[in-house]
Amino acid sequence: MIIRSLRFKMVAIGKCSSIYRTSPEFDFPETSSRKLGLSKLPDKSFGFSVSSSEVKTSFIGPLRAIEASRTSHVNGKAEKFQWAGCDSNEDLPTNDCNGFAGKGTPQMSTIGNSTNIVWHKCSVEKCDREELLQQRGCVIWVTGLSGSGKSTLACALGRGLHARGKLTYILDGDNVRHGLNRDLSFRAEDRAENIRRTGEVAKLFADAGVICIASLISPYRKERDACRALLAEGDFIEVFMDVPLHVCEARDPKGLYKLARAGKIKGFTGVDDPYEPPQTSEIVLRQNQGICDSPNDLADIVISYLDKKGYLKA
Ligand SMILES: Nc1ncnc2c1ncn2[C@@H]1O[C@H](COP(=O)(O)OS(=O)(=O)O)[C@@H](OP(=O)(O)O)[C@H]1O
Ligand SMILES: Nc1ncnc2c1ncn2[C@@H]1O[C@H](COP(=O)(O)OP(=O)(O)O)[C@@H](O)[C@H]1O
Repeated sequence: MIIRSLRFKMVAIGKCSSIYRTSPEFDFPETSSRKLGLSKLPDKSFGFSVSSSEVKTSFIGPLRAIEASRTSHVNGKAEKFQWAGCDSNEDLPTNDCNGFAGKGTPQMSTIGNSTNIVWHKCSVEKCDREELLQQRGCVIWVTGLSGSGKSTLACALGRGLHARGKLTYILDGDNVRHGLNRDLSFRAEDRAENIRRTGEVAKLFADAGVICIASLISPYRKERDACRALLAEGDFIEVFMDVPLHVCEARDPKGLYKLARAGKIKGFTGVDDPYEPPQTSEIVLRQNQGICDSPNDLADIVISYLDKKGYLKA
């Protein structure tokens, strides 16, 4: 036996099939995975009934990945990779299967001001996490004027989904500006950066399998659409709180409209700063004959949408 103390946990078979190493102790005397004698593995492994070919297929990927990463540590250079294949179970530095410029040469990218970077792909993927969570990761992007009910809806939605056993996380504009985006003002370029960063973080949450609820004014269509473009088709669900300015202003829970009208806040959205309403939102929530549904009723509309689109199961 050439592997010692290498323990695996099989978590799924099929589209997301993965065997994870659960023990950090391992020993790799030889590098060829063909020397592992995998075809001799029993058909019934770890309590799961699978064919040896299934085991072999999903077993070799992670092992090759471990080999590759070990090579990386030993040699310290990505160019030293001896790996030439590509399948969904590889843990490798690559943009994607086409990201290799040739055998063993990972393609370097320049993204913004980051030069010579290589995407590192892991064998545990979004679909594996979704399988664990029994839901599909996505972003619910709630946009609207200050006072339109974004935060209230986000909380109602978080509660409603939590009660159904779904994992959510809220990125509220006000809250994110307390930390990650504390360096940003309400000037146009800072609002754009606020939206961009929140969109990127929301994308990470969705990739983690979480139902991420982003609630921020996000007044510019171009930036909202750029956030949409970060996600796979259907995974960005825009919810427009279509509440007229006079209603928001009458609510004015923080007294900000009053300050803005008095000229004490400059560049307040809807008063002396623009808001570009969405034109093609997945969901529009508006008053019915001057009456607004309760936050829980509004949340139910969004939850029904998620259910219908299959986001509440893996
Ligand atoms: N000038 C100006 N315009 C609009 N809003 C202002 C402004 N200054 C402070 N606030 C408070 O900041 C909250 C909006 O932050 P966001 O990050 O959602 O705004 S944006 O998306 O960057 O436009 C917003 O919270 P909500 O009322 O929950 O929308 C306000 O409380
Ligand atoms: N569906 C609703 N019906 C009536 N009032 C609401 C509703 N949703 C929110 N509100 C009230 O409107 C005000 C603004 O809500 P909030 O969620 O803080 O808006 P935003 O986050 O868009 O600024 C609050 O006083 C809140 O209680």
